[in-house]
Amino acid sequence: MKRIAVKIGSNVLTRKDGTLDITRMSALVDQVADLHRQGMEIVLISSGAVASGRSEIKAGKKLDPVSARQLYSAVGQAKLINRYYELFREHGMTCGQVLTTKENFGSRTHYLNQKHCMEVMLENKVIPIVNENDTISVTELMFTDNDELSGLIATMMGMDALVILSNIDGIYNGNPSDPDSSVIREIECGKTDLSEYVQTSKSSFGRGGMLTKCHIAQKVADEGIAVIIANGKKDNILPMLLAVDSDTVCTRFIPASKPVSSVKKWIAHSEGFAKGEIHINKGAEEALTAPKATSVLLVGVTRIEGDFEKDDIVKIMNEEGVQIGVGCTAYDSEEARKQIGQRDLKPLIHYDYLYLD
Ligand SMILES: Nc1ncnc2c1ncn2[C@@H]1O[C@H](COP(=O)(O)OP(=O)(O)O)[C@@H](O)[C@H]1O
Ligand SMILES: N[C@@H](CCC(=O)OP(=O)(O)O)C(=O)O
Repeated sequence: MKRIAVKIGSNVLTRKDGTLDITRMSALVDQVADLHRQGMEIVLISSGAVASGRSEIKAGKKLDPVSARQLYSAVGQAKLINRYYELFREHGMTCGQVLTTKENFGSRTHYLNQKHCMEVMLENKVIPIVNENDTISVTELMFTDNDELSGLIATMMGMDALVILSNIDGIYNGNPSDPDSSVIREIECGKTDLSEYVQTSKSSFGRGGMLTKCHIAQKVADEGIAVIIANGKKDNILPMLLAVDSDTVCTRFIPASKPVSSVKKWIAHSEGFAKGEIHINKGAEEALTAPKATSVLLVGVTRIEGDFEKDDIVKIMNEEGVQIGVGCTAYDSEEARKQIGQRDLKPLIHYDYLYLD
């Protein structure tokens, strides 16, 4: 593997009492530095800002959740990146901070700007350390958690693999504390439903939980990137996972072999920015879900909701009102509404700009 993304969860970096686990951090930096020395390009997506800030500050009065997140992350992120900087410097390596928000993935221009920033860092042997900008991203338009962010980064940077490090060995086929449960070692790409195994409980400092990890991992693997969920608290975990014929306990999502264009990958992760809904009839749904590549044509559209511009992201809904995909529209909403039901016009959403769930 040439290029990998490594996501480190809050629980990997914090001790039970909420303080930053410098020993663990240092061990992970050693492993990343070794891989970097061998010529691998690595992007770290590191959580831990809120957790490390929380243990640093004793707020004078009780804080509401938004204020607490802003205050703790402002302090904690500085502490976190400072520590990373010193640890990498001991290896003669430089790391750099990339703070982002979900909105930065909404428009293709912002998306490409971020990509360019990280490409130039990698080109100059700087290790990007990415986190959500928790100080300003407090609205409903924030990432579910850093697992979602790591999926976006892996797709955006054309990674060979995404390694998600948590405080658990992988996805268990039952309650992890039940002695009869064991780690599911491999998950084929496609539609394996993992929700029956995954408990909704979260670890003490985590935000999203295992269900978001599964959802993101499946989506990223479907786009042709290998995903591994493993235990970041285990010594030497990264080289062990990446070794040829590794039998280290973890959950591996087998990547799809079909190539997916970079525009399609961007669209696949852009559902949160949809400006409207395109409702289609049964015939159009059947055509779209058939094996042959098909565009969304106005002849199969029954209704259009919302106001959008040409090139905006829209949801595609079937007759039952269920979302079946997202796409980038070739018409603005006013024009599209006028042409509903018309034949022989350019597609409303071209196949190249369409992602089906
Ligand atoms: N079937 C399962 N297999 C593994 N972990 C599970 C499962 N169901 C729920 N979990 C919980 O998910 C937690 C990891 O998710 P999360 O708290 O988001 O961690 P992180 O901070 O590393 O992102 C585990 O510590 C575990 O308690
Ligand atoms: N941006 C937050 C990350 C929150 C989060 O997603 O945590 P986790 O579920 O442990 O990856 C922080 O640095 O505290």
